[in-house]
Amino acid sequence: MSALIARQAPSAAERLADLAVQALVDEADLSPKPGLVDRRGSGAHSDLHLGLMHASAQSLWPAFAAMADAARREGRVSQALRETLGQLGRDGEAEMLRVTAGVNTHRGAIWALGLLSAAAMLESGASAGEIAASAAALARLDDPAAPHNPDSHGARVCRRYGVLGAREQAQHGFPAVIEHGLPQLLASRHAGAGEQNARLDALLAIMSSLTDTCVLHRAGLEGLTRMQAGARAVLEAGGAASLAGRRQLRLLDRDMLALNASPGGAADLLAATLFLDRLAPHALAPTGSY
Ligand SMILES: CC(C)(COP(=O)(O)OP(=O)(O)OC[C@H]1O[C@@H](n2cnc3c(N)ncnc32)[C@H](O[C@H]2O[C@H](COP(=O)(O)OP(=O)(O)OP(=O)(O)O)[C@@H](O)[C@H]2O)[C@@H]1O)[C@@H](O)C(=O)NCCC(=O)NCCS
Ligand SMILES: Nc1ncnc2[nH]cnc12
Repeated sequence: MSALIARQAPSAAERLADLAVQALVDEADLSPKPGLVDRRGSGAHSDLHLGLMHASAQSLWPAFAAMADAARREGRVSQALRETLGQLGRDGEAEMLRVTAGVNTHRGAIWALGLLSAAAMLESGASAGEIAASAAALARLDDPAAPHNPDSHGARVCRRYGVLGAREQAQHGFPAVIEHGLPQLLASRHAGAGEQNARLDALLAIMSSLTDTCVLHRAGLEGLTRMQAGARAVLEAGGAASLAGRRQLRLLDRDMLALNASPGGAADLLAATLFLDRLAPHALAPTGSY
């Protein structure tokens, strides 16, 4: 008799990890993204490619599941949960670096999606804004075990230019996602742009407002200004679904490559947008097919 593998319904934490990884894969695959890795190629990066982004995304499933499960066990925002998430986030980063042989593919995404996965478990069935607010409450708690790295790219450019980076984006409740990415995604879908164009528009809306420390690190204030203005120009021309918008998008892509700039922070926040968008209240039901 052939062995039977028992089929068990995935837990809520496992389903949240599925959604987080899917959001990262969807972000990586979305094309054409200015300066970023996509289906066309490596963008402004010499050490990244699409296969590596996929492998990195898959490697993070256990970390996201563990973060959501820790939230399920704790049941509320607390100092203990913050410290557990910090350790799980660092373990996730170590696994990502092992799989990519030391290349930073998703550091910012682990931070954003880790906090949001935990918050989604705490706030099951809540709105995107409520989940982001709960993630912000977690991000505002100090993690005494976190190694202070004043030399991270983000820390360096935040000091140099006096801007706010990934930490503050989370602590303020992900305004780039809640006020820009999600509303644009819904508006472009509603206008009939088609799913891929709506996602590109959401990315552009995030880019038009974000102080992306990846762009600042590689291309300074001029690069950041050109990224924001170029993204706004695409949307003002009619977005990715329009011919005029596509022309502007090609110019922006060319500009980002000429500046060696890549909006990695905006890409992470697009993944956070897609995660929250997919998180319909029924997604956590035991038999849920999102
Ligand atoms: C709080 C942390 C996020 C650490 O923050 P910090 O700013 O000190 O560190 P960075 O190493 O710079 O990482 C921040 C990453 O966040 C993304 N990002 C950038 N700007 C923003 C923004 N305004 N809002 C949100 N997110 C933003 C971005 O990630 C993407 O870029 C990565 C590539 O970056 P980099 O290595 O600089 O790459 P290159 O330019 O290619 O390098 P070179 O080739 O030139 O060498 C890529 O990974 C994307 O993901 C920033 O990089 C947080 O990480 C932390 O404290 N973690 C500890 C664990 C923890 O507490 N976890 C809690 C639960 S999850
Ligand atoms: N598609 C992408 N290209 C480059 N860096 C990224 N960080 C997150 N997603 C990325």
